[in-house]
Amino acid sequence: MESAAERPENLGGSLPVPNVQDLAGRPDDLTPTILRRYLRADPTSTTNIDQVNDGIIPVVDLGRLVAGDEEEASKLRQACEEWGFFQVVNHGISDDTVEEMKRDVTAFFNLPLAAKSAFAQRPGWIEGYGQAFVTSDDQTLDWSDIFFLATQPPSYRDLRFWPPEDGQLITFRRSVERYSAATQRVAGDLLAAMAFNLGLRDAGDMTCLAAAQSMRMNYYPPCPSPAARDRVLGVSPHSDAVGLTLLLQVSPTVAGLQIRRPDGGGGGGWMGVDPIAGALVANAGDVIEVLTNGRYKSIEHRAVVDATRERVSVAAFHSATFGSTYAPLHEMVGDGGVPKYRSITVEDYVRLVVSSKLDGKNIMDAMKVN
Ligand SMILES: O=C(O)CCC(=O)C(=O)O
Ligand SMILES: [Fe+2]
Repeated sequence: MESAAERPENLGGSLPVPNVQDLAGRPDDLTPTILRRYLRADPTSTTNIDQVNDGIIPVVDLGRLVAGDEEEASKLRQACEEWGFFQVVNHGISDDTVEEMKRDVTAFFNLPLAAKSAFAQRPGWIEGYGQAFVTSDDQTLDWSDIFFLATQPPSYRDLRFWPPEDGQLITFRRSVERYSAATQRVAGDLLAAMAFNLGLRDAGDMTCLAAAQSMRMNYYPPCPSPAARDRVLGVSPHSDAVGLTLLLQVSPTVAGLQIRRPDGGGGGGWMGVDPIAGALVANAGDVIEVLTNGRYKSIEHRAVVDATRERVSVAAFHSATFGSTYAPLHEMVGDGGVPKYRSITVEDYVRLVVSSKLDGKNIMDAMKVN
């Protein structure tokens, strides 16, 4: 593994858009012209969920996995091969660490707009408070705000975006720091178990994907317009353009995450991933699909907006550090086999992702060798 080089300056950014929490708080000002930017062609309400399959997303016990339990390893293998999504329980992150993270991310979004704006995105990069992946003025926007931070390794942090200890959120930095280190450890453990399942000689070929971490904190207010409620989406369908994602559903009773079964199972509909108390949702990102040459696939997912209640989530994205290269692993391609994806430096990969819309598996399409 190369050293964790600093982030290059020119990786791209997102166009500025209205603050959705602010819009949702001023229903009388929500004109059709403003709302039009958020409306989807098809209804998006949760009645759209394929209820038949609900509740069967695999659950993996990390304690048992790390202890070498074969049954658990085979559950993980099946989850990776057939689902790309699973919930992680017994992950060893203390309740305090999780609760403090939940408390402080909620406190952040509850700050007045002017206070949050001190941490707003700046032109040319996606860190900070705002919205990502807005590449044109006419694209349909997500009904959410995000607060995005580079969290690991510590040298990647830009503390200008981290609410300081002497401000309104005195514990925010400590909570994110602790939660970040804990989720990074979980990601490393899961990637090591995947490497074992894949029969890789060097687990480092997978665990390098836990070397860097960024956090996307998502805020989804309800949409106050009854006419528009059924036509907005919290996050557009996408697969995560990273190695491994660990998602914390902060609001224990407000569901919103939905996945599309890889095989189009259940009629190709969306399936809800309901919050399990204390669990993290794990999913393989596009980079795992590249490294495994398609053996493990990243899965499309989206977030819907609740009709009446706000929802908060925290996605911890794990990737390799700058200075590395993503390419199908030789052991996965096999002698005489054909790599399905091209190789790309982490820098160029990030440039590709940041300049793209969040749109299904578009990054994988761009990575395919034709
Ligand atoms: O909020 C969620 O449940 C999903 C968020 C998500 O997909 C993301 O941040 O990449
Ligand atoms: Fe995602």
